[in-house]
Amino acid sequence: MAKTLFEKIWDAHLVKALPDGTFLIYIDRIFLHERTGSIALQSLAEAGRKVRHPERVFCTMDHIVDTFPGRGDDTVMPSGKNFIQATRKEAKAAGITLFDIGDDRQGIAHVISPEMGIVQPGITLVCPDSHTCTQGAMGAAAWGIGSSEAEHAMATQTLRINKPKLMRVVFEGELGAGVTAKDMILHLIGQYGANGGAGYAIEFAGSAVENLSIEGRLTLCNMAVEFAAFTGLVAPDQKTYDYLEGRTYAPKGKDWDEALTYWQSLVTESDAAFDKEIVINASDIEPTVTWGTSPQHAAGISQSVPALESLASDDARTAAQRALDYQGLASGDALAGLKIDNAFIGSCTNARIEDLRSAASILKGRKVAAGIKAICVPGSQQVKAAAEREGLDKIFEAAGFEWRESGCSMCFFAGGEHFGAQERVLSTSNRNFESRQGPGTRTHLASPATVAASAINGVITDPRTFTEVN
Ligand SMILES: CC(C)[C@H](C(=O)O)[C@@H](O)C(=O)O
Ligand code: SF4
Repeated sequence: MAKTLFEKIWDAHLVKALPDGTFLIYIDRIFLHERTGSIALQSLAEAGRKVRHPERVFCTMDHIVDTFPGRGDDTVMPSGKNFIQATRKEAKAAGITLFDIGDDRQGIAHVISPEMGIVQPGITLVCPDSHTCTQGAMGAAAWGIGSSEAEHAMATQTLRINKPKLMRVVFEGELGAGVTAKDMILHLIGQYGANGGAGYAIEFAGSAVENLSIEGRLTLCNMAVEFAAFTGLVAPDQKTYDYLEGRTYAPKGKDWDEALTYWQSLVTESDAAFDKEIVINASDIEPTVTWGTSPQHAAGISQSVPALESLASDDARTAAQRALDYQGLASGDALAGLKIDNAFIGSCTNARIEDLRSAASILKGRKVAAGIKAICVPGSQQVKAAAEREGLDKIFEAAGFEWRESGCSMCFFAGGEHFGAQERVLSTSNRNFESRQGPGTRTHLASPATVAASAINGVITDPRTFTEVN
């Protein structure tokens, strides 16, 4: 029977179909971070169990760490230092690889895993973090798990899971100028709802996906979980191989040749069946911004906050009304022109080198509007170093942005640092939930280009009005 990409990976990792209808799946690589990984490591050690394959387990410090220059173990988060030090101690005892503060490989898990070639086509990779789906962009089956599952995976190198249904989301045609992967995924969730992908492993396909860079595909898959999907993935192609070749953990020599032959077989066969398919015309997508407190509260930048009557259900109308009250907005308010207080470029969604280049192309020679707090947090120390080699840090700083060390930072208020109550933030991150970036903070999600353009004007701005956008 013809198989999809996901089925091929699934079949290659299936250990056993269990009597209760679940499946035991072999796990190739496990990624941890100090927020949830420390708990899994500690609990495993307390149970007297060992990590079965320490060489297949990697850990970073990203969530709690400060991103201020010259940082150490002290953090803005109360008790943050304990998490950091516990992780360091447990990682050492377990013999796993740790990318610690001060290590030039440190960064956000989902940024550094592809960057070092830890995630590869055809593998299974899990991490106790919901945005692990990001890594599916490399042609892997990568998904987020809980801390106790992480323990199970470390002890046994397997996990028991339900088999997801299969969906294909096809973006056909070409994206317009100034429209990015972030706009594609916000558009999808805006059209089909934040629950639209529940229960599915989603393969993103079509010419607009093939034309994306690896960075763009990582952004696309990053928000599969905001669509409630089990995971998202993209078939590997020449861009994937070129990206991986030479990276630290990528196969070398004869192993590379063998791996490549295998990777080339990892495509969905033409007559393979999906349980559901969505087709989107890429040229219909505008730069897209959220207006509410769910990623489904998204609209093209030329649009206004929708009339509540236009929403499909009573629940949707009630949620939208609450969102509007929280955000200090009303139906009919135009998105473009909305005054902002802060601009945040960072997170595992949009803090890779291309994202920083895209923002810098707009910021170059310009300054952010008076009163705007603007922060750029590279997704990894390697991204930061690459950006500095190109002089992007100078562009950001001259424009009035703070230039930080890598970490999750203000994507997630649990790091301790936050924006002010009732302040409007235009953010390249992936979650606009109530108080996500600080108590009472009003978050709007957008692409790096849109955030940069808006920071300059001090109001939500269509990046296409800046001619540099390509
Ligand atoms: C802290 C962590 C478990 C959480 C996640 O799972 O995604 C965080 O990364 C987030 O983005 O909300
Ligand atoms: S950057 Fe944000 S979304 Fe990504 S892992 Fe960190 S907290 Fe989660």
